Amino acid sequence: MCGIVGVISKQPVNQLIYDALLLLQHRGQDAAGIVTMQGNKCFMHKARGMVRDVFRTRNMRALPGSIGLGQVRYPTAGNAYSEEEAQPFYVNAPFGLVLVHNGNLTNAHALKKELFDVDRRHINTESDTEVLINVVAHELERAAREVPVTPEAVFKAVAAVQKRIKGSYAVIALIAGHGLLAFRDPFGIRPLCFGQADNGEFMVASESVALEGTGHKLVRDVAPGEALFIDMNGQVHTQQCNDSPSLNPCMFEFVYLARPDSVMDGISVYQARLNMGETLAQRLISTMPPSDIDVVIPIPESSRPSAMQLAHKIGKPYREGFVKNRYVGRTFIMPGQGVRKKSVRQKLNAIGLEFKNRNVLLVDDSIVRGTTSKEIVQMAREAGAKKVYLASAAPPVRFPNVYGIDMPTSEELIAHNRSIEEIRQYIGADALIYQDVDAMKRVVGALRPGLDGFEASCFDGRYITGDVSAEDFATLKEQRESQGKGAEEEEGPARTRLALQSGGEG
Ligand SMILES: O=P(O)(O)OC[C@H]1O[C@H](OP(=O)(O)OP(=O)(O)O)[C@H](O)[C@@H]1O
Ligand SMILES: NC(=O)CC[C@H](N)C(=O)O
Ligand SMILES: [Mg+2]
Repeated sequence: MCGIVGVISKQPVNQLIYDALLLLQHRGQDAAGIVTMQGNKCFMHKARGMVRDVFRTRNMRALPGSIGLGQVRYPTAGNAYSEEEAQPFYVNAPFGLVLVHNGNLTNAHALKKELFDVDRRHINTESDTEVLINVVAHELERAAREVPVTPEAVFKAVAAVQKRIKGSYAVIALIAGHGLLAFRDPFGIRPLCFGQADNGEFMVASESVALEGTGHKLVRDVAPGEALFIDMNGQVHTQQCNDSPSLNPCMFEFVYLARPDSVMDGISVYQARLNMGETLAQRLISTMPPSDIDVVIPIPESSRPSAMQLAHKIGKPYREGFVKNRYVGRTFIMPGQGVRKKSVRQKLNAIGLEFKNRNVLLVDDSIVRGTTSKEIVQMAREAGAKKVYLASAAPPVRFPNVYGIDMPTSEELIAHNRSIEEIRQYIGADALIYQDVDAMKRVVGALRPGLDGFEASCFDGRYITGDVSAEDFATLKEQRESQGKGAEEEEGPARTRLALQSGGEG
C-alpha cells in the first residue's frame, strides 16, 4: 500500500497536497513526492523519507500551479532504498504525463520486456510503477491522437491498459494541459475515492480521511474498473472501462492498513475493527474461560478498537498498558527486519502497574512476522505479568501477498507451515487465540451489502485475480532476494534478512 492523492483546483495546490499526504502518512513512510502543473509545465520534488522531512519551505515554494499529485511510498516492488523509485513518475510523451500508484503489478516483469521489445520503451528502474506509466503512455498515444484530448479517447486508453496490466492498482495521473485521470483495478482491491470542496475543487485520494481532513466532502468511491477524468474546466467524466468488474476490497486495509476514521467502499474501518473484536471475543470464550483474564490490554496502535470491543464483550477491564512513542512510525511497514525489531522496543513501553501479578490478555490486530508479539509478550513478563495471553483480531497470515502489501514470501510469515501451538511457543505466550477467517469476512462484509467478496489471500490463499502463477511468486521472491542483497551492501539491514530466515530469532 501507498497513499496517493490528486487535486484539480483554481488555487495553488502545493500546501493542500502536503496536508493530504500527512493524513496518508500511515500508508507509506519510505518516500514522498509531489508534482504540480502550471500551464503545461511540471514541477516535482520527491525524496526518501517522511513527508515532514522531504519537503522544506524552499521545496514547497518551487511547486506552483493549481493541479497536482502526491504520493507516500511503501515499496512492494523495486528497491526501498532507491530515490529514483520514489513517486510520482514522469514521462514526456504523449503530452507530458505524471502518475502515482498504489498497488502492485504481478506481471511487471513480463511487461517490462514487452515494453522494450514491442513498444520500444526503456524502463530504467525496478519499480512496477515505471512500467505502469509507460503502458499508460503507450496506450494514450494510440488512443488520443486528436487534440484536445476527448474523455472517450482517455477511457479507451484506460480500457487498453486494463487489458495489459495484472495485479492491483489505484492510479492517479495528470495529462499536461488536459486534466486529471484516476482509475482503479477491476477487482477493486486497492481503495480510491473522490470528493469536492465548497469552492468546486476536486480531490481524489486513497482514503476518505484525506478528503475530510482537507475540507472536501466525500462524493463516492471510484468503482472497480472505473475511470474518472476531470478536464481543465473542472468537468467530471466517468466511465466503466472493464467488462466484468467486481468489488473485492483488500481485507488487510480493514485489519491494519487504513486509518480507523476512514470509510472505504462504504465500510467504516472503525466499525469493521469493532466487529472483529466482537467475533474474536466469541472465539476466545469458546477457547478458554474469560474468568482467567484480569485485564485486556491493546498493543497500540491499530488494535485498539478490536481490543476495546473484545473487553466489553467478555466483561473485563480494558486498560492501556503500553505507551507508544509518537515519534516512531509504524513498524510493520518499515523495510528490513533489523530496524523493525529495534523499533518495537523504541516504540512501546510497558506501564508496570497494569501488569504486576495479573493475567493479561494482549490484543493485536494481526501477527505477521511475529516481530511485535514476541517482543511484547516478553515485555509484559518483564513488567510482572503472571500469565500472558495473546489474541489476534485477524486470522493467521499464512500466504504471501502480491497485491501491494510487503509480504512477498511465505518464509517470512510466522504462521506459514506452523501450527497455532508452534506459533504460541515461538512467541512465548501462555495461550494464543486467532480470529476465524470466515467469521471475519462475515462481520466485515455485513457492513456493505452487495459486496462481491474480499481480497484476503494472505489469510485464505485465494488470489482474487485468478492469474497469479507459481512463476510470478518465484519472480517476486527472486526480485526481493536480489534487491535485499544490494540494499544490505548499501544500508545495513537487508529487506530479506527476516526473522525466520535468521534462525528464528524474531
Ligand atoms: O507480526 P509483525 O510482523 O510484528 O506485524 C504485525 C504488527 O505490526 C503492526 O503494527 P505497527 O507498529 O506497524 O503499526 P500500528 O502502530 O498501527 O499498530 C500491526 O499492528 C501489528 O502490531
Ligand atoms: N505499496 C504500494 O502501493 C507500492 C506501489 C509500487 N508497487 C511501489 O513499489 O512503489
Ligand atoms: Mg501494531
